[in-house]
Amino acid sequence: MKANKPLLKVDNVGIRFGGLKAVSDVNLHLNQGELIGLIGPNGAGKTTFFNLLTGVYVPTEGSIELDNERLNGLAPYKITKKGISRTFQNIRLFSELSVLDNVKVAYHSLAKHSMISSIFRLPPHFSGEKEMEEKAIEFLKIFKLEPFMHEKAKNLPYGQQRRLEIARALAANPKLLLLDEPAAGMNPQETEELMNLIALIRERFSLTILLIEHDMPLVMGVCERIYVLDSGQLIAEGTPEQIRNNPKVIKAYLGEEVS
Ligand SMILES: Nc1ncnc2c1ncn2[C@@H]1O[C@H](COP(=O)(O)OP(=O)(O)OP(=O)(O)O)[C@@H](O)[C@H]1O
Repeated sequence: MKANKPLLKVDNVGIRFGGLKAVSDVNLHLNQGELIGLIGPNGAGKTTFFNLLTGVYVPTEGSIELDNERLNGLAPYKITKKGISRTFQNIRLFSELSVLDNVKVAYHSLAKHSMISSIFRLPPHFSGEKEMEEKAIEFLKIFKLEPFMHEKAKNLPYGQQRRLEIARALAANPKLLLLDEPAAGMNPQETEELMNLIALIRERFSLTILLIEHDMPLVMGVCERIYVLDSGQLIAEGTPEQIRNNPKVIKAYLGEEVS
């Protein structure tokens, strides 16, 4: 892991929906290998910010750079290819597809074999397909999902569906992984397992991770730095200890549990 090498540079980014500034003037810098939290009360603009990073929305102001390349205005699939993958607040799996196929779909966006050879099932398709399947199974092993690889995704228990979403995001070989409330709906044991999994994949894949999460013990426990959004604006940035004691943050949460 290369310490202090900038990966993501977000400068003065914002977006307006009609009269509402959902995100305004946000500056956020991530170095390679960091695990950083993004928190804030409901409606603060966290998911909108992920949508800006992934090309779902085009910023109306500011710039976003990954590895010194400007991303503003690129289509979401191009941004995935440049190295940003995400999971969603509400699980978005292909529920009727098998667990294995859900991961293989992600590989298709990166597959080296050509579309033509895939369509006509020429020999390169088969070696490409086989390699893809082997890699997908490798991922499923890491996520302890291999025993269920032929199950339909919709039949997995909730906690495993969440893990599958992360596995699928990782299959696109990202430099930066965006996790949108990965612990939502999980019980304490599943949350604990998730924390360990996040730490493991970060090391194993030399990932940089930006984590939106309402579960404060999780955020405070795993993140090195935390950014806090409120009403679309950054109100604080610092270590978990600094954030826990920041009066602006405490006020924004108006008595919600911060520690
Ligand atoms: N496409 C859109 N059109 C209009 N308003 C939007 C759109 N997307 C988001 N918003 C508004 O932007 C604000 C920020 O919403 P966002 O979902 O980003 O918040 P959040 O911090 O992720 O909230 P939560 O923690 O509840 O998920 C909200 O007021 C929301 O209604």
